[in-house]
Amino acid sequence: MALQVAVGVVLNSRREILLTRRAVEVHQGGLWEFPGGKLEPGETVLEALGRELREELGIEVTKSTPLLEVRHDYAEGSVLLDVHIVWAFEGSPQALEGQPMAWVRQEALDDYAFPAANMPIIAALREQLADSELSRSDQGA
Ligand SMILES: Nc1nc2c([nH]c(=O)n2[C@H]2C[C@H](O)[C@@H](COP(=O)(O)OP(=O)(O)OP(=O)(O)O)O2)c(=O)[nH]1
Ligand SMILES: [Mg+2]
Repeated sequence: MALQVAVGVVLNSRREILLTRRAVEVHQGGLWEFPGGKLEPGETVLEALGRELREELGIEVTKSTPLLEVRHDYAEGSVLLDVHIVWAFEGSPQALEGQPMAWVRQEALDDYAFPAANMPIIAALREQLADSELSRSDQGA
């Protein structure tokens, strides 16, 4: 069975994207990721997302929408990444686990090395951001 992982694409008011870097010694270590982590027994994806972002960044998610689910088979095992865009949150994200952290413009995502499973996430995110920019400009925002 695939390891279920809740993943958050956290956006700030400038539509920059929060990246953190995985510790070198862990699976897919040294690569950049979207914050998140494994579901605990009995937890829903949204509960896990809220808990992981609280633990890793000290923020409370206040608005999120599902983006996509990605299944990827690594040599070490399969993961199912359930990815949500976090449009709003309370608090100011801090790297509470000492991980490097960066706010990155969508155009600059190509400058960061991600795990292989993340390629479809980035494609879907770019589409979603383009759509939401269109609807914002329709509303005169
Ligand atoms: N959080 C996150 N995990 C990802 C991404 N891309 C990707 O392949 N993964 C994989 C790497 C890991 O195999 C798995 C996440 O597991 P993890 O061990 O980091 O989860 P966790 O935060 O609960 O870790 P821990 O409490 O055990 O330290 O998902 C991503 O963008 N974000
Ligand atoms: Mg994690």
